[in-house]
Amino acid sequence: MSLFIRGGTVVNHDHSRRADVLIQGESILAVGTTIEPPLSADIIDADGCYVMPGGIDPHTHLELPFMGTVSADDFEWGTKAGLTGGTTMVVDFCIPDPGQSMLAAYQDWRRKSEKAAADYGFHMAVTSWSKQVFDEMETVVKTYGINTFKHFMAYKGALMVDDDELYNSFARCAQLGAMPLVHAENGDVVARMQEAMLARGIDGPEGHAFSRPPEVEGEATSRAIMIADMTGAPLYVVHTSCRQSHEAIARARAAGQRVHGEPLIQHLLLDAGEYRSDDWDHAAACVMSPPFRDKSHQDSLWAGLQSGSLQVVATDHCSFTRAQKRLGRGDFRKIPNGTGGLEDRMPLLWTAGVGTGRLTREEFVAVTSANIARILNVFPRKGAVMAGSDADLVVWDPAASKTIQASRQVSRIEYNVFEGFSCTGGPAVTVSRGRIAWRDGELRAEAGDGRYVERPAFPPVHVANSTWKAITAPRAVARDMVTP
Ligand SMILES: NC(=O)NCCC(=O)O
Ligand SMILES: [Zn+2]
Ligand SMILES: [Zn+2]
Repeated sequence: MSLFIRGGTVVNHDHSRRADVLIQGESILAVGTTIEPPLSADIIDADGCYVMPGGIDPHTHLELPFMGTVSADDFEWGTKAGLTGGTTMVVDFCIPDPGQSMLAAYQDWRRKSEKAAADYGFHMAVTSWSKQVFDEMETVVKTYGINTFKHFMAYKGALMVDDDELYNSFARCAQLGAMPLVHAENGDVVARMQEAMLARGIDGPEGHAFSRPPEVEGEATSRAIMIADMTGAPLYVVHTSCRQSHEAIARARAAGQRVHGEPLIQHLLLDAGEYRSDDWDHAAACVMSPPFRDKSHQDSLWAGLQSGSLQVVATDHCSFTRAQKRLGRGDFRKIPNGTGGLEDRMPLLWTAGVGTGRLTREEFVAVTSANIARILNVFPRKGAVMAGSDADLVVWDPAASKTIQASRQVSRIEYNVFEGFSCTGGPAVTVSRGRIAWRDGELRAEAGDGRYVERPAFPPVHVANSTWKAITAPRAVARDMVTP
């Protein structure tokens, strides 16, 4: 089957040009101005539109067992929500219970993800340390095609790992050519702050934000960066939400370290004022970690995207229904942490980024697909509109307008933290591996259309890091031992 996208402007992360796109089967066959489409090709008229790589959301939690419940959007509805908003691939976190085999957790996630409607991959979480974990990490990279390992520095008593475990795991990542990821918050301090808030009688959602100030995130980010440096590993900091964390990443990059930062669309647009709402359900809907910050932090995050010190915009899509959020009535520590965003990330970022001149169109592509495709070692198969790439793309209508309304969303929950936001610019057609997955309001993708994407280890970064480490490694001083 072939598709011919005619008359649009192709936007990649490094350049834009007027060009047609011919898709044959699941791949892009040609991009250019002189292509003759086969007679049998379905034609999509992209006049006045941009043709961009489909979005990649590298941070989702679909059907995640977490905080005594399970996140509401599963792989089918999470990926369908993504396709509706122009996202054609998600990377979800496979999270073993502490002590559980990574291999067993991987099988669980493969089973859950069979119903994905768009392509997907996994990061593997390291939730404890042992000889078994050390050994299994190799299988995860070499057999399962997972080149990223996530570490929670928060969620004490559940998923949190300590510095010794971080050191062991980062060093193992460096050996395997894998990338460590961190959720950077000082979990010990958070636990003490939570007790302090409850002792003051603060048990509502605002207590969640008060107990996780930006300093707690900034310290953990700096610590993870230091440990990555000692072990020779690169580092990717998920949900970078504040100036302190961004500055730690920018400093490390200026010092030559390979460190990446990922703000979420939520932290770019929503602020801590939400927790002051007198509607408990609304404030609880916004409970996620790290929490929304005061507005001053948003300028820092936007500046990071503009200057390149932050590289990726994700969602951390982890949705819970109102009833699930109410598990935390009377004790904010029990409100399941997480918000949605998969359907809205691309239109919101376009509106608030490209629409305001904070981002160019090419930078938009960089931070929604190309950069993460490179970091995850799937570029240019993903993240590019190029001959040979997977035919995952979005025909983007800059004039499309939409007001976000939970009552019309694909996600299974009954509210949306972006309710009422107006977007200008959005997908007219989303193409997922050569098939029209969404077009003009009609979702065509079906459960099971998605494929698992393997991501091989990325030796070039590690060869560079280990070469430099070997050259600069401490050496013993040779001394002549003089016998008295
Ligand atoms: N972010 C959040 O609040 N929930 C999902 C789990 C995590 O990423 O920490
Ligand atoms: Zn997290
Ligand atoms: Zn997350």
